[in-house]
Amino acid sequence: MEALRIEGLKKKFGETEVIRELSFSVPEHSVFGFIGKNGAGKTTTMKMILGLLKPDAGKIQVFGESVSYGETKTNRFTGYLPDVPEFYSYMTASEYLRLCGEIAGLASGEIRRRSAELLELVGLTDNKKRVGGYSRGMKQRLGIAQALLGNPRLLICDEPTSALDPVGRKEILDILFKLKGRTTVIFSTHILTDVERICDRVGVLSEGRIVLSGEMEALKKQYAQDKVMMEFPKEKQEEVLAVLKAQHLEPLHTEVVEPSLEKLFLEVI
Ligand SMILES: Nc1ncnc2c1ncn2[C@@H]1O[C@H](COP(=O)(O)OP(=O)(O)OP(=O)(O)O)[C@@H](O)[C@H]1O
Repeated sequence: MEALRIEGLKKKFGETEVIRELSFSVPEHSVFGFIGKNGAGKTTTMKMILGLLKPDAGKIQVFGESVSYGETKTNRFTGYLPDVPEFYSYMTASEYLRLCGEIAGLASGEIRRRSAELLELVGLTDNKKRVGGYSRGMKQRLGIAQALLGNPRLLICDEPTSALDPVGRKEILDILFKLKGRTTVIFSTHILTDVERICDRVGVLSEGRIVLSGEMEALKKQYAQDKVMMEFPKEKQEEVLAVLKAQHLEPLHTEVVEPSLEKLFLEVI
């Protein structure tokens, strides 16, 4: 089943056509990376999926039901983490989840059970701090817990990792990865390494259209080159080259690869 289908979506702000002719779909249970540079129209698209912004043209369906602007019927399927989630700073995480659960009309036993599960999922169990003292990463994690409170089939996250350091990003990606197979996840980003880590499908938004989309593995194969990369420790390099030479195997290209700064940072932290 399709979690989301968008067809011929258009949106202008004044004279600026932000979304020109947007069509794509997201199968249920996938983790979909919605990629686009700053200002590409990712948030605008997400707001239209949530019925918070009126499209000029086009059709949006969530689990087969049409989204209408101003109506939140289809949002019963959906959890949403905005790019900058707002909280009451004087509350603790569990107080905040209780409030959200009460507003959503959940029974108090259900709120207690779901909150405990979700705080565990996002690594905030036993955190007695008030949200005002949280780091950005902790706020994003609490935001994910809140978005999942109603057990949505579709979780939409707007740039959940963009403002975080590599450790905070990894924590968020690990949480989203754990949802794989249970909840369909759409997350927008311009950080391609994040997409590579957890997404099985992608859509690249540019000039108001999807310019590349599909399954990650299929795309990689389609654009793959016939190339093999092997890693050896530095002290083994001469040995490896000697073996290759003895076998009359000449590499087309040899390069000493420096570790990425991100890898180094994660290792030392
Ligand atoms: N309410 C609005 N009125 C006028 N212009 C808007 C409005 N909302 C968004 N825009 C413009 O539409 C374009 C797309 O914005 P949007 O926030 O959807 O992009 P984005 O891909 O989410 O970018 P970012 O990564 O910076 O959040 C931008 O040029 C933005 O300035």
